[in-house]
Amino acid sequence: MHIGILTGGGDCPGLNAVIRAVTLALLNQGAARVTGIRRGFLGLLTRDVVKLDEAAVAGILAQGGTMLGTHNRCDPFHYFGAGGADVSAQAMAYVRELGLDALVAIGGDGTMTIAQRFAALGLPVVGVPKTIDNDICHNERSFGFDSAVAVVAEALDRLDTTARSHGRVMIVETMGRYAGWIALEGGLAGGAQVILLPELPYRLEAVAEVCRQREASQGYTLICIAEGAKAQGGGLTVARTLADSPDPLRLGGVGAVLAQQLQPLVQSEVRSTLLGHVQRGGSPTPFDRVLATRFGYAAAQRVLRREWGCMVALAGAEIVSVPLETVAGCSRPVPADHELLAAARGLGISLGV
Ligand SMILES: Nc1ncnc2c1ncn2[C@@H]1O[C@H](COP(=O)(O)OP(=O)(O)OP(=O)(O)O)[C@@H](O)[C@H]1O
Ligand SMILES: O=P(O)(O)OC[C@H]1O[C@](O)(CO)[C@@H](O)[C@@H]1O
Ligand SMILES: [Mg+2]
Repeated sequence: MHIGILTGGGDCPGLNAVIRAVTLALLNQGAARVTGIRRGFLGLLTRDVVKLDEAAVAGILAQGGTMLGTHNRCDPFHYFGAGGADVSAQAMAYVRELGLDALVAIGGDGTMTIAQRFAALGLPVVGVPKTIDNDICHNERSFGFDSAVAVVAEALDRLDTTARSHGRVMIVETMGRYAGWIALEGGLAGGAQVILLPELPYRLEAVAEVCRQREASQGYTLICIAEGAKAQGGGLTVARTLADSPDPLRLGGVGAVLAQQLQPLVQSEVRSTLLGHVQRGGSPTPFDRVLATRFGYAAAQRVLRREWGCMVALAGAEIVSVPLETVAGCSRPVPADHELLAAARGLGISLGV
């Protein structure tokens, strides 16, 4: 067989570990050729591919990002480079020219949606879930998430020093557009006293009250807020809108907004730090390297068994397959009854409500 691999959507730590695992497992177990498609689906239109073999994937396990590059706007069924026209036939012609028998698509729900449409055109597909936000349906944990949580925890550890020394309220803003997993786990790991999530619109006065109480007791407060968090009755804090994207909103700045709103309500100084893409960069943690390797190996097994139209996923301790069509257009927010929320409340951590 001749198998294509691509990465789509935002980069995150562990993508290279998946590319390596898929390539090595396929080549060791008998697939004839593996080809990397550069910059997501764009490579099928720009005819930009690279041969993947043992030498090509050597040394990439611990590297962040994706050696294949990625793209967050290229949908061949609605191509930005052709005024939104459907150029999928052009991509399929190149697939046939390359002689690809199947595609391993590593990406989020947008990538899975496009992959499924190519599957409908006759290109067999196996998906591997990718999202730093940890919010792909039917998948308990995404690679990259553990690495991001480690960055947030370290940031909180470091900001704790200034918070204590100056008696300040220090706010850390994390990624997490519509799901608060990074803020929740990062906030717990970094010992934040207030954790604010997109799923639980916060009451400003509740947050201010925690800070005032702590001014009288510990003298400082650490707040961890997801970029997608919003005040009750308020809206998202949008940093920019990407034209031509089906997923156009880019959030950012809610931490600074909260700082401004809180300042008149408390005595101590309030400062905000936005972590941004720092959370998505750098080397994957060992956990993420192992999870990415398991996903890559599992995807290769599906290819070798010709089990098409599925995405590998983590369910409990097991790697399973779920139908691709159940992933597209679906997301996985933190459920209101999640054990970590109960644990946070039980420890006296405020969720702002
Ligand atoms: N709902 C959607 N339907 C169809 N295509 C989409 C959708 N959302 C995104 N896409 C397309 O999918 C590709 C990847 O999208 P996006 O950047 O959202 O990445 P993703 O795979 O969803 O991962 P992530 O959002 O976690 O970065 C882009 O080309 C985008 O145009
Ligand atoms: O890299 P971009 O396009 O700015 O996207 C950033 C967004 O992507 C994510 O990293 C994943 O959806 C979000 O957490 C973040 O808001
Ligand atoms: Mg997306």
